[in-house]
Amino acid sequence: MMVTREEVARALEQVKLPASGQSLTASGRLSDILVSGDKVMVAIAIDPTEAAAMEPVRAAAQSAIGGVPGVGQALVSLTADRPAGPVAGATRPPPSTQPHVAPGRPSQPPSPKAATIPGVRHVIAVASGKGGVGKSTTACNLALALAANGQRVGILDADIYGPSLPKLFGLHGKPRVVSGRTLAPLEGFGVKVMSIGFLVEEETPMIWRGPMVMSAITQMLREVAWGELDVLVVDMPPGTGDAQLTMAQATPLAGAVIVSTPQDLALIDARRGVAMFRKTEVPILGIVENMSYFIAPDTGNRYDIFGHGGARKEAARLGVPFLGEVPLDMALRERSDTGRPIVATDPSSPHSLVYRDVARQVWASLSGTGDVTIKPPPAIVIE
Ligand SMILES: Nc1ncnc2c1ncn2[C@@H]1O[C@H](COP(=O)(O)OP(=O)(O)OP(=O)(O)O)[C@@H](O)[C@H]1O
Repeated sequence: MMVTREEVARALEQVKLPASGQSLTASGRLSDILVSGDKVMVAIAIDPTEAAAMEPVRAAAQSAIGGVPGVGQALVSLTADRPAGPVAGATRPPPSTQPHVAPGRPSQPPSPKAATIPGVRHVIAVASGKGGVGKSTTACNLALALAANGQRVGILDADIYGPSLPKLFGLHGKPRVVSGRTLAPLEGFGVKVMSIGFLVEEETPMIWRGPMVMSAITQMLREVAWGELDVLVVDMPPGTGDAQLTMAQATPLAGAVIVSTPQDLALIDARRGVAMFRKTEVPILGIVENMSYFIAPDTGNRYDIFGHGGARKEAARLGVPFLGEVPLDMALRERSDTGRPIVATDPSSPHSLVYRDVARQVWASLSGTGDVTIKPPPAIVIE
């Protein structure tokens, strides 16, 4: 049975705001109602100070939607336009769980605005100023390389306009509901994976409005049973606009990896990416140059198609670490496009070794030791 937005809006008329007695539908606080198959998602705009008071309204809205015939799963979130303080009831972890930054590395702590995620030691963003530079390919292979180096790793597809992780990991199917609203991530090559692509049918047009974007991403960060992770890699949406800035602020990021191709235009955008994270006080873990050069498979000749080396110079200019160069390679592309990421399926290839080296540097920055066998601290318990 097809669920319509009108039916959902009617159900929400029955939910009243505690202060005014006004119905949620009439309150002007509702985002667009997104219906995808039997799933319904909606966000309620709140002031950060109302979080605790509005939680019962959120719960009531969710059960009202759950009662609409044909609804299999209802996801209702509270969103604040401006980033709120740590969520009600959450406590900050002890200092030992904060990322340490190696000497000579950026030394800013993560933005204090976003609450940490229970069980997850470090959240890092993989970002690019410009689309199509290989950000998702890098995020996927970096996550696999961190896992190959011994870390427990998850990856979240925050590129909700063009989710690519299902394809890159060759994963299909729906995440299992573990309890209440909490979903189990899927698993690919030993890495836990969550993507909006698992929740929304591929042919569903992705019409997201501001608050919906944040609520979908917040849910994927916080209402997924990630378990104990050393690193959660977030594949950010490309670009450096307001949406990306808000996301960087709302996510408890320990650092960011910027991906760029060597062309001047991409580098200008990469510079914007660095500036964006600096603005939000997120340390830059470094820049990766993707599609750096091309080795012709027949002759072995090397071609610097896009003028290789630009990202290394740019990193030096910006005073951030340069993490490595990944060549343009047909096998890498073919494997990515068929769900067989190179680090997992050809671990001794030169590309995989580059990703392993990038992962080693990233972990060294996060842990402050470079010791890949470092033991995680005891689990952080958040009520
Ligand atoms: N080093 C490489 N060699 C060959 N092909 C590559 C390389 N890196 C990425 N690609 C290919 O380039 C295309 C774009 O890569 P990807 O989706 O990772 O980019 P993106 O920056 O995440 O893009 P978007 O902005 O669309 O999310 C993909 O088909 C991918 O397989």
